Amino acid sequence: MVDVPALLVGTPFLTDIKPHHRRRMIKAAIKQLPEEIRDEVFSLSRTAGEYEIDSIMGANANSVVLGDEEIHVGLFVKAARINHSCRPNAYYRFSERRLTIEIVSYHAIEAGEEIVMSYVPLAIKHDERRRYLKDNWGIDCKCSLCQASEFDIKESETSRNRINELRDTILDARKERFFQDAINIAEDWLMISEWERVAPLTPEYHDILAELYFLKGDMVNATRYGRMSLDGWVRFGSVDDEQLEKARVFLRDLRLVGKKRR
Ligand SMILES: C[S@@+](CC[C@H](N)C(=O)[O-])C[C@H]1O[C@@H](n2cnc3c(N)ncnc32)[C@H](O)[C@@H]1O
Repeated sequence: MVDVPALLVGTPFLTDIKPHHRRRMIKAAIKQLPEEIRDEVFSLSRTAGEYEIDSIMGANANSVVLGDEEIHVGLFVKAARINHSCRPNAYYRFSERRLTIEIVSYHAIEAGEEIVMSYVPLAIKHDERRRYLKDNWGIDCKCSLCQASEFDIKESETSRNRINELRDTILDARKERFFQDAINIAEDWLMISEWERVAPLTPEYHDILAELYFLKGDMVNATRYGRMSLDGWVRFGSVDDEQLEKARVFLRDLRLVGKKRR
């Protein structure tokens, strides 16, 4: 799903302008929107009156980075309807070139399945995630994971810790030039990640394997995984996706190395 911002506001405007001026100016901007979008924006509010604008922006806006790391707050009315889950099936990313937000699913979404994304970095622990959601969004998270049994929550924490440990072990093995060990560990890393339904995205995993096979001197598998990675990033595709470009460059460099060897 691709969504365009109804509003895009620089953070200095939110922090430096007196609240009543800020609210007045944002309200004036909303009123200039086409009627259909304006109605959708106002329907995001849970209060009326003076704090209506705070309620709309506070519970629905997304942070996006523009230019030289300049943080803006964007109000995307379709994306604003997506709830948080600690076990998401989608994530959002911002395309600076198109000024759009893209909601990308991690895997095929079943008919009737709710699309959910994480408002919090997933690498942090369950309690920290809940605290972050409470402090920053005022949410007592009711996602499927937070409502699962204590046993399931613990099991999920153990899997996520294991995923982080395995990732570090892969990097250590690569540094020590134990490339085959790193490749074997990467398989476990993907298996547990798929089970837990968290990152790595499949092309991320293919990137790592392509590089490890390249370092091992196995050009056939390096190319194979390099192609899978490129294919994956094209499917996840975005016009300004750095990873897609990296996968292209990797394959181009592999071809150059191959030519030199011949
Ligand atoms: C960006 S909106 C999401 C869409 C909203 N539920 C709607 O119907 O328009 C964020 C608000 O949704 C609710 N919400 C989203 N995810 C939640 C979750 N995991 N647990 C409880 N409330 C959640 C909270 O009220 C939060 O302020």
